[in-house]
Amino acid sequence: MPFIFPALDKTDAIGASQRVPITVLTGFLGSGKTTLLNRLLRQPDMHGTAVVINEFGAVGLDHDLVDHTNEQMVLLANGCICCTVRGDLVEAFERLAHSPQAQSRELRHVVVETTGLADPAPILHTLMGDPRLAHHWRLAGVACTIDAFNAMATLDQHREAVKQAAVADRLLLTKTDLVPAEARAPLLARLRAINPLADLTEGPDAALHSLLALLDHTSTTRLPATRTEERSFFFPVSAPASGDVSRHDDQIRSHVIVRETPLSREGVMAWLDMVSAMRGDDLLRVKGIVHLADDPDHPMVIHGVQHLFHPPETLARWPSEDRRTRIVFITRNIEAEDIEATLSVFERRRNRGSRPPSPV
Ligand SMILES: Nc1nc2c(ncn2[C@@H]2O[C@H](COP(=O)(O)OP(=O)(O)OP(=O)(O)O)[C@@H](O)[C@H]2O)c(=O)[nH]1
Repeated sequence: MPFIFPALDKTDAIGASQRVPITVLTGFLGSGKTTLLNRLLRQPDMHGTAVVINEFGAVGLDHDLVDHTNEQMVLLANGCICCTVRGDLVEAFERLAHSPQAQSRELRHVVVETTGLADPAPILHTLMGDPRLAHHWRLAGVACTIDAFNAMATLDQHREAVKQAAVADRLLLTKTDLVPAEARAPLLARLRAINPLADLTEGPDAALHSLLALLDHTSTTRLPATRTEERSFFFPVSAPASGDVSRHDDQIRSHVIVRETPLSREGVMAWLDMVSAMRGDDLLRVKGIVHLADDPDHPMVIHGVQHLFHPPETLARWPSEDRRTRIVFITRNIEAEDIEATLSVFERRRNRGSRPPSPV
């Protein structure tokens, strides 16, 4: 059942219009939240928008804006604020309320990006119900990205993914370029069954329009022609240390592989091919920035979601001083250390020109 949000903006007598609206962007691991947010922030007239990246847990996936502290607030060039939260959401909003942008009423909207594994209900309860937030903030709506390629399997296997779709006001189907329209019909029917009331859009442009509508920016913003995505902002990876492991539940783990020395492009690609072919079902998410021996100034960005590995991207420059290879894995039923060991063995064997190791 979808949540029915109280119509705070219309009926609340105590100055609801002065409270800053919050839009929650949820969606399973790798479903395209960050891609959409990057695009959103490149739209004209986005000044006064704050993005709060909600990163509970030890492994940060989505911020390489500046050096990493536990909580940070960064003013972007276009006037947007970006804030990473790893602890108390209420505290983060209290801090945001005291920012110069909020104090001067320049802050017009906040978008909260949840972690892909998060059950959104506790976050929504906090945003809707915590008395410490009621004075400054109001929940405007929830958007959920759905990966057209992976969603059927994800919905089968992850309660959180079903909950994310169920609570959304807007379901944003992404990666429609990878799945022909007729093949999407079963997924659409399933989403309709989970959440019959949500507004459902297909494709990245429609998703952007839909998100803009939630932000009330539709009247002032026109979409530019489609262009190559620049992954400049929320970017992997804050890596506490190689071997850092955090458990979301009994089966799901996150792990960061860190390498100080540059890696061979062929070696990394072959290793990823092997791991995804053998263990793709249990490889919920892979996200990384790789220092390549053959192109040390241009890091390679890798994104994998279950069996699907997106074509690697090459960045024009390193996003920070940290030039180590950092790869985040979120896995189910795989000992994270085994993946790391496989890379090591794979590297060694490739260096010796022998066959790759057997799968993890
Ligand atoms: N082909 C295609 N790829 C997409 C689309 N949207 C996102 N991607 C790719 O999917 C991968 C994951 O996208 P992200 O935006 O990082 O996904 P996310 O939901 O933020 O991921 P988490 O932070 O791990 O939850 C990246 O390689 C994106 O380029 C799309 O519409 N089509």
